[in-house]
Amino acid sequence: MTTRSWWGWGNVEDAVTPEERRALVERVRAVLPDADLTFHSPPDPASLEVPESRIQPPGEIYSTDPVDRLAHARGQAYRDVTRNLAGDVGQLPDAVARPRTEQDVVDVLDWCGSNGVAVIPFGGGTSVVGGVEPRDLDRAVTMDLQRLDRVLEVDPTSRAARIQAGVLGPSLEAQLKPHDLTLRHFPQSFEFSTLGGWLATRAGGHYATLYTHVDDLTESLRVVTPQGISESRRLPGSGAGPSPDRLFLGSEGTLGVITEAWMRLQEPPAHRAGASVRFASWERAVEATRLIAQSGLYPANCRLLDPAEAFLNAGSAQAVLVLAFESADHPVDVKLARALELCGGGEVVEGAAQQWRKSFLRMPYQRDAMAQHGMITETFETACTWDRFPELHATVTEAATRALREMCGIGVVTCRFTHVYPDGPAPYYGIYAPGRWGGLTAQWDEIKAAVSEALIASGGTITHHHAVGRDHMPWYTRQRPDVFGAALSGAKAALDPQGLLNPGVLTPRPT
Ligand SMILES: Cc1cc2nc3c(=O)[nH]c(=O)nc-3n(C[C@H](O)[C@H](O)[C@H](O)COP(=O)(O)OP(=O)(O)OC[C@H]3O[C@@H](n4cnc5c(N)ncnc54)[C@H](O)[C@@H]3O)c2cc1C
Repeated sequence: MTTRSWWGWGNVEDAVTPEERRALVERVRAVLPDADLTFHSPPDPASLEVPESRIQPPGEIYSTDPVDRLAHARGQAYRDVTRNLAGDVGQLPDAVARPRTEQDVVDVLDWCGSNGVAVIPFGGGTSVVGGVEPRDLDRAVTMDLQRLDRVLEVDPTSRAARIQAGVLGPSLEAQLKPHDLTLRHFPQSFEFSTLGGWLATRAGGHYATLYTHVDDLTESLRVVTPQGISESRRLPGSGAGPSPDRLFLGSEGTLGVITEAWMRLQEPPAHRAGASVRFASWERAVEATRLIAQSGLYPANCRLLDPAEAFLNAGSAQAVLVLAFESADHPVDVKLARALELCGGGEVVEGAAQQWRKSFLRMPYQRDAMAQHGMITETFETACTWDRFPELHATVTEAATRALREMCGIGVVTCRFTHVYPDGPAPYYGIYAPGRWGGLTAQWDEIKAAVSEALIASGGTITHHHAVGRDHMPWYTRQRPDVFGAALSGAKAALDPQGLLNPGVLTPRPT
């Protein structure tokens, strides 16, 4: 039996151990000897002043319990954690609804529509962009979908399954295992996020190439909207006009509640091969990664770590490329050998991949532990074409370094590629800086605004796989074409004429 942390990532039982914490603090002290690393405990949630619920919804699927509402008030970004640590309660949903059936979902939308109450669909609540926060809402119900958690049907011939949207990653995979099939979608937040959340945010899985975005694994969707149910046909492909699924994928709870999806499955991999390659120069490492991305080899892992990221998380002072291939059908050693040829000049190193994997799984817990010591440790991510990458990287690194100097005096910026495409990488940046206890959220917000400006100015996207939410809205509205924005508002008006669903996300709220 495990207990979810109310203020930070994951399970209380899996939080950093005292030894792990000591080692982290020592490592930071070695680099930042002047940082104030005083430890701060999270407040007792029972001691926090929680505003009264303003609504009285009907039936046993609703809860107005203060701790329940607190646990559904925000996501899992660094700024969510720092606000929780500071005891800053902010705005809470007035109730949490936990539908057991699709009819319950319809009933919640009906009741909220009749009473003018906003509805925020909630999967695992791992949003890092303010996607589940009832910010600036008069009254709101958060609809927690985790009771809709079954694999309902498996079609082994087409290798697909009909799955309820509220299922968490581990339960989904456990239900597919007896069929010897897997969705093979593993975002870093896999353990605590849901199928519906992945679909609504167009999540990116762990794999670097090919079928890693949940979009490509989706065969059809069933969505409850305030205007009725939309269910698309199960088809392997279709040229019949714009795709209904593409309208709802990435709609972030603003157009309807995804209740079920038919998802494309795969057999678990049986053949694997991997290696890590160290490069003396970052530019050479980027070039080798581009060649592999364009080679048609499609590695499962192709994670390039810059020297700072490699130093912190893979035990190397030089850039490291972690490569892996896998297949359910055929050996992959030949592919790995060809990829290594494309790394000409790089040196194969032992142990980096294992160390990277270990660090990767602990990162969210360590981020929160360091926040307790007043450190700013957060990430942001983007994607751009290869021709633009050198300039984007220089501009973003410069903007981040300047913002860190101004806000914290000092700090470190790291970069890795999470995904690579034939036409460009998805760079993922890490920020490590000593913050000021009491001002961590405001400091991070300034840094985030500076790097977001740099991303948009350099032709990148405001997000590659973290979604838009409320936090990215100022930059998203500049990134998407204006006429597309108008079309999206039109779709919103047609499906959700009262503007009940997740107001303030993706389309501006009517003034
Ligand atoms: C430590 C950490 C690591 C992460 N790693 C990754 C990663 O590797 N890849 C990645 O893509 N993201 C990652 N994320 C971000 C986050 O996990 C994803 O956005 C994820 O898809 C959210 O799923 P969720 O079930 O938690 O959804 P929530 O956070 O509950 O909701 C996210 C959005 O989807 C909407 N929504 C949720 N369920 C439904 C539904 N059934 N119908 C309609 N709308 C719905 C919500 O209203 C909200 O707008 C990470 C986050 C953290 C904190």
